[in-house]
Amino acid sequence: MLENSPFVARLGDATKTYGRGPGAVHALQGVSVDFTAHTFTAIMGPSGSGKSTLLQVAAGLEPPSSGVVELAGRDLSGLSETALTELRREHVGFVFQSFNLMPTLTVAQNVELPLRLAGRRAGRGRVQEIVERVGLGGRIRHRPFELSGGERQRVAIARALICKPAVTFADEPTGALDTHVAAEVLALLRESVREGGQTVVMVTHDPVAAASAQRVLFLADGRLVDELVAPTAELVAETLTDLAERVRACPV
Ligand SMILES: Nc1ncnc2c1ncn2[C@@H]1O[C@H](COP(=O)(O)OP(=O)(O)OP(=O)(O)O)[C@@H](O)[C@H]1O
Repeated sequence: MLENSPFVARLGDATKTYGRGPGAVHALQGVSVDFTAHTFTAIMGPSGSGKSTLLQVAAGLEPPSSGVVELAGRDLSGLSETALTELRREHVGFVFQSFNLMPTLTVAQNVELPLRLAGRRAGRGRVQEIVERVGLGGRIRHRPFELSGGERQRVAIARALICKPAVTFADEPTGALDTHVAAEVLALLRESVREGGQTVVMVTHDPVAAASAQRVLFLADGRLVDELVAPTAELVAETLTDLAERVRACPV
């Protein structure tokens, strides 16, 4: 146990290889990164650079091929599948581009689902409170097909936050949304860090979305190659262009 670790998630020299032999894909090649409590980090990089893999490994959904992964103060190596599932259920929230809501459940039931799966009930008013926080108080009994894309994503964020996870991993959470709705979803994620004390790690292709974060990490060919603190959309876009030129000039 690493109870006093300031990091809610950490990778130490982590690698991830899919497949074997000449066809093997080295999706992560020695990535070391710390995600400190109450921070919002964006991860960017070209298609296939390993962003989703980094998220999956950091979230304990995929084991690394080598290296160390710590989550919520625990070293994941040697944890049984059951212990890992419990750790994720207790400490990790997920938000995906495709929302992943249960179509037959109402907004309230979707939001409460992670607690029910963990054998817990939401305290009185807790579901209402969190649904209101994401601006859907009037939609609590609606089902996903009755909601817009942005509203569905807000349900997904409420569902990720209800367990007060140590860290929320978001994979392209605004990828399917138009600019205006994406801005609302990003504001919600930022607020969850600033006021809710959450930690968010978000993969995105969008420099504007990345500029919502406090820090942007850039991946190329499975390696962390750059970092921006207090990013602006312009700086993020410039860094991405430089990165593409560097990769073209000197493929890693
Ligand atoms: N389950 C898998 N089996 C085999 N190869 C995989 C698997 N998952 C990912 N890869 C490969 O690993 C590399 C990194 O993939 P990853 O999805 O992490 O990239 P990404 O940066 O998220 O890409 P994108 O922006 O296109 O979503 C790619 O070459 C991909 O084809």
